[in-house]
Amino acid sequence: MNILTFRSQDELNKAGAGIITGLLQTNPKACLGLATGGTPVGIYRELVETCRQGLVSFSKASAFNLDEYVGLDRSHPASYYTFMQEHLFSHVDIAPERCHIPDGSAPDPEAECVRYDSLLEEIGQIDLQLLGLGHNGHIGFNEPDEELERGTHVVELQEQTRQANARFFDRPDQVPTHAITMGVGTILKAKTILLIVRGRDKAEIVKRALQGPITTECPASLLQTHPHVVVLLDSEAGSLLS
Ligand SMILES: O=P(O)(O)OC[C@H]1O[C@](O)(CO)[C@@H](O)[C@@H]1O
Repeated sequence: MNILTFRSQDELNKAGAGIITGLLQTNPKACLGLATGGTPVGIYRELVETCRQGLVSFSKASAFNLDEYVGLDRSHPASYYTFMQEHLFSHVDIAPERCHIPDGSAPDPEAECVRYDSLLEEIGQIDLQLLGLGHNGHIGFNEPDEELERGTHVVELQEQTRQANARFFDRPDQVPTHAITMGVGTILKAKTILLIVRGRDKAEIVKRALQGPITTECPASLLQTHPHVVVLLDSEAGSLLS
């Protein structure tokens, strides 16, 4: 595990975007696993700028997002579909038909999970999986549990997760109770994993995830078993690491 700590958000964003840009320059057809939430926004901003300058192209790349809320239509302002359009997809030259996000409004969410997994199976392996970290150690929306699922599945969100994400909704009770998420098996199958964490409020969980016991009660701790993980932290998120 390669852990890098940055003093400024700007340096962290440039480093994260640089890793993704470097991959696309050597492998223009790369399959990117993408994340939402507050954490990757600055990295997407850098990528949009790099693409605008003509220094990178997404035209041959494909993308698979980690997760989506169950019950939200794509057009909902807090859907992860909308998030990705606003922060990345509509600003770069990626082909819309190669941008994949679970459909949270599918009438049968379980069938949607099967559909998403079959798409993932077709591509075989994600080249680079971008991840944020939940306060409870979740990656994607894989919440702590006695057992974790390998493939895409419907998950009930923990109260802590719903509260943390309430900032993206008008009212806390509007945060959906369930989500569709890629499973940890798919995440861990990625060639390279790029974990980004910011802020003092994540310092304890960063310590548990990166230096604590490997346990399904902290899903991110499973990343310790992966051979190619790069972790980019701001100094506050990394403040408790030994
Ligand atoms: O970046 P945030 O908003 O702190 O969220 C942490 C992680 O949890 C999620 O909300 C769930 O996937 C991700 O979008 C994010 O990477």
